[in-house]
Amino acid sequence: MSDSSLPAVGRTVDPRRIGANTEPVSQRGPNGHGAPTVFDIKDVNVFYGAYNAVKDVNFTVAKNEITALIGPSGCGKSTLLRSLNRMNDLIPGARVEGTVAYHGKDVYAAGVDPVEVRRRIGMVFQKANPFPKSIFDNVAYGPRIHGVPRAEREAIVEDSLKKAALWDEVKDKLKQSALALSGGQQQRLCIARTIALAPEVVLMDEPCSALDPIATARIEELMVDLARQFTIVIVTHNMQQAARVSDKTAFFSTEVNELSDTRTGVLVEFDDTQRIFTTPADERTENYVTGRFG
Ligand SMILES: Nc1ncnc2c1ncn2[C@@H]1O[C@H](COP(=O)(O)OP(=O)(O)OP(=O)(O)O)[C@@H](O)[C@H]1O
Repeated sequence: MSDSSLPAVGRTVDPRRIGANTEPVSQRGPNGHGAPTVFDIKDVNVFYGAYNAVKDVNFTVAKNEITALIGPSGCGKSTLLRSLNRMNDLIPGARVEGTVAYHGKDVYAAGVDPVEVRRRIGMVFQKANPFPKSIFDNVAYGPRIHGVPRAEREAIVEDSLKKAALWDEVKDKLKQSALALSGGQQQRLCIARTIALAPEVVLMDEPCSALDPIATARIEELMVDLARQFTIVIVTHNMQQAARVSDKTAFFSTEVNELSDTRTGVLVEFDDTQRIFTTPADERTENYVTGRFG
């Protein structure tokens, strides 16, 4: 997208500046109340061909908060997450209706460049997917293809690895293959690779589901730390994880269409995480979070 097509906000700076970015992190108030809105998701429907996978979703994502998307398998959490940075564009037949407003501008509007959307709104996947390259080259990859000179890339790599809490473990072996790292280290490397592009938002699709409890705890700590600087939306199967790390929770479920015998994901309830897990408004949420369903 051209610079004029999305509003300039937060750290939407040239990625080469990230290495020099030592500005203090944003204020993260108690549960982030009063934080500016980053996403305003209005009446969003996502289709795969004729199949309506997620229906009529409305919620907002506030800056420097962690928003968790939870719900039973197949309720469309990943589908909805991918709609926030146009990753669904890469799936043949996928289509989004409604509005995904990012700082007031629809990411699906004509003239918006999906590559720039994905730079500002980065994504970390369920399974760590480092490139078969060195640790350094994994993190430097994005800045390099965006034309950042090598000298500046070094500062970006160091800064990103520090922010991803991996620097101390890898600083003496940056030229070694990323594939030799443990699963948890590889996932932190993928987080470093994402933040090397200076996004404002980091989307995480079950980032701990392939990790052991110790590596999971490490990533959870990292998420809370990163939320001081980035806005995070996470899909998780792990309700305890949502309760531990997130400020807001969106609970999704499915509705059965008896005519077509298909299931469509719906957003049942969106609220402060504490409320979702203690005094939810909807019985379906209560049944899910208390383990009576799902
Ligand atoms: N590429 C695709 N093509 C067609 N249907 C898809 C595609 N991806 C997902 N779906 C369908 O869309 C629905 C929602 O899937 P999605 O993966 O978003 O759910 P989810 O809540 O993230 O599930 P899980 O927790 O199991 O990962 C499911 O019925 C799924 O089969």
